[in-house]
Amino acid sequence: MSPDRVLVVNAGSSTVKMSVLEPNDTVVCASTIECPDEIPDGAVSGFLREAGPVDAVGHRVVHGGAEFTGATRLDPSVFARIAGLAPLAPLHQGRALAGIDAVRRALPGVPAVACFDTAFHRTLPAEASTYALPEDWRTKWGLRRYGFHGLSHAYAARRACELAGVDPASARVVSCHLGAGASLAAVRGGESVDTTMGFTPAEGLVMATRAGDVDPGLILWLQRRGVTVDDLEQALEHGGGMAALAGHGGDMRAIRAAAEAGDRRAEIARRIYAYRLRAKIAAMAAAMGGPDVLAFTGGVGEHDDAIRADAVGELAFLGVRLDPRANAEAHGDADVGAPDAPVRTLVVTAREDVEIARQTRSLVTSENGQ
Ligand SMILES: Nc1ncnc2c1ncn2[C@@H]1O[C@H](COP(=O)(O)OP(=O)(O)O)[C@@H](O)[C@H]1O
Ligand SMILES: CC(=O)OP(=O)(O)O
Ligand SMILES: [Mg+2]
Repeated sequence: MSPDRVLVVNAGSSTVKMSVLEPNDTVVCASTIECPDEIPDGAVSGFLREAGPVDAVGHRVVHGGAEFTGATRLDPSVFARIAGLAPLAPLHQGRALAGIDAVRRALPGVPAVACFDTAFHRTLPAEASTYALPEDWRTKWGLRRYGFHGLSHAYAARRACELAGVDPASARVVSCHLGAGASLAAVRGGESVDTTMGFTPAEGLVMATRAGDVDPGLILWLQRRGVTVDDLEQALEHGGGMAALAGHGGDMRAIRAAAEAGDRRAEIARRIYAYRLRAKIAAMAAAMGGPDVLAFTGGVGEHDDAIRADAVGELAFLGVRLDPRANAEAHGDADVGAPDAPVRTLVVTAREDVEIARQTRSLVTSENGQ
């Protein structure tokens, strides 16, 4: 039997989001805990008391490595294998495991499913997934580009096609997930063919506290000068990105307010963010011979019209142009493209919860033999 009420737990780098979804994707109860560090004691059990009974649980797990290419029923062995991947996603994996453990203790008999960010990118072709590193290293350690935010990209690409009235089976979509962590995906016919994150969620765009792409030679240079691995991790993962550039923490709302009040550092930081974004949108477009649809999602993608305008401003050569008014006034799912632009540009509310509930239902239903 298909589970009726699915509890979804999404442990991101800056928030833990919990919700209960009914079969038509109606959210009957939801809570977001802003917690840059540990999940507060009692937060999960408190939510479960309020939410009432559930039939299945779906957890977002950021890194599934080479092994987990689809949603997987959680048991002690799967839990241990996910824990083994923790060094590859230091901001995320431990939090997901803490959430899985807390829910398992509160709901011991309820089937639980791990839904992986990486699984959507299992279709990356070799030219997009391979690092030009010695082959024995690649084989021994599984060094390759995995990509992340797959649950969000899968939903956003599908939803953007629906809103644009194009066939998802053939459309070429550049999906921009811009949250605290940020990545782009090139999605052709519903499959990921390139993405900006790599072996870990540190590659690519400038993010709230992550530097994104830096010259690997620069890292070696710093190491030779005695900068420790811990200090490098701090600079690349926790204290880099907008937090390092703007001087107002990583929250784009505060940075935007500062920039609009005339703060030069904040203004330049936003230009750097938008410039990297623009360049990577063009790279994703190139992976598919051009886009049909451009989708913005995640906290920044949904709400920061100025970043969207700046990023897209120079992309008319790709057929992307915004309608300035629609862009400024966008609220929820919205078409923000110029009516005569060849590429449709959409804002899509991030719904990792819908994708997680969908994958959870499908796995539990098939295990129940229906
Ligand atoms: N109105 C807004 N304008 C600009 N940025 C916003 C706005 N609302 C949220 N954000 C940014 O979105 C980011 C969080 O995105 P979200 O997708 O909710 O988080 P997470 O990546 O943890 O899932 C934060 O950096 C926040 O500053
Ligand atoms: C993978 C990743 O960066 O996730 P988040 O945006 O939730 O931090
Ligand atoms: Mg997120």
